[in-house]
Amino acid sequence: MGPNFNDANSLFKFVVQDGNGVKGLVDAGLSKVPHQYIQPPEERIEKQSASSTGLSPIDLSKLDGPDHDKVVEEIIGAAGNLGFFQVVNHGVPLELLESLKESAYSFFGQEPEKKAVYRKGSSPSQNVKYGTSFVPEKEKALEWKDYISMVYTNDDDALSYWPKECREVALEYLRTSLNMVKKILQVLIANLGVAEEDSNKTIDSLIGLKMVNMNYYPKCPNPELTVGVGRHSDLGSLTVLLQDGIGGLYVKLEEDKNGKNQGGWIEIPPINGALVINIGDTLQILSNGKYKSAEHRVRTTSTKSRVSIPIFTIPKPTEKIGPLPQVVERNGLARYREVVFEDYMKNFFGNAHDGKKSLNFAEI
Ligand SMILES: O=C(O)CCC(=O)C(=O)O
Ligand SMILES: [Fe+2]
Repeated sequence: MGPNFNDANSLFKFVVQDGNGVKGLVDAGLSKVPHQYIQPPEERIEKQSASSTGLSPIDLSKLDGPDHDKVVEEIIGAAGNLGFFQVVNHGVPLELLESLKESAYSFFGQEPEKKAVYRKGSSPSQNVKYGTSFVPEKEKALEWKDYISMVYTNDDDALSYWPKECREVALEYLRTSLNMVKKILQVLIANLGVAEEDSNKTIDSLIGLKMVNMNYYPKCPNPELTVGVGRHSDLGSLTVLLQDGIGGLYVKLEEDKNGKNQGGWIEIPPINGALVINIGDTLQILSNGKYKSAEHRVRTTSTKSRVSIPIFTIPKPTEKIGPLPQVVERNGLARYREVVFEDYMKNFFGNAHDGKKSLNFAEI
């Protein structure tokens, strides 16, 4: 037995509008997923179908030592191939990573009314939003995920308006991660030919907007029919992601010209103490396609809930983003046009996840 949703609207109202989320459904004792969550066969995720990455994490502390050049090569290689890599010795304290996961559980573990306060339209701050799935109004099938999203403007705002269950840790996570993000971006943009004296300005424009999310994927009675997050690429420059030990994050291999990689999926395995870094659309555009904004997705499981905590670094809405002239000069042809980032964002958040289609908006 479980809750009964007699018509299509009652489920949508319960989960989305009333803010009960997927967690509310599961807590009500659901024994099979409602049809609104059933993905078409081509979007379902088979656990066995992915291989694990043999790639070892990159040791960022070595950027400051004799192995500097080797680490630079590793970062550039990963950004240009898979678009995903993991890092250790990243400067974000390991105890903080544990506190972050705990604080995600304390936020999502609250009564629905406490979370629903942060629903769009009722949230005390425009910068804080609790929701479920990605764009529920537009999706053919909903994603099995609840989230809280916190946009950073300044410390005072964050400490006043971000949920108290997670505000301090999320802020410290952002602060310590940004140092690392800047170091990685420095490596990536130097390799694109940006002169050292212009480097800080370029980095600032790439990380003008910062957002910390906490994703909660409740356990699911039918993981074979659902997705936690559907196929997508991230919008911004770099994403930093903390995942717990459950696993289920998959990245798509690009099909290469020789047809060698058939576009299979590989899992980014959980590594205790590591952080996942991935390239977003902005860096793919800026680099004229040299760096890959990788398509990725998340599986659900029937045994345990999963949490993940991404930081998205994104240009400010007023920023203009296009391929760097230095890179176009080398390539001979610009693959993307210059876009005002606000327009790019509107298109991104106005459509359901659909692989790398978001990039079409800037493609020439
Ligand atoms: O949960 C994850 O591991 C990834 C989540 C994700 O891709 C996202 O929030 O953009
Ligand atoms: Fe993502």
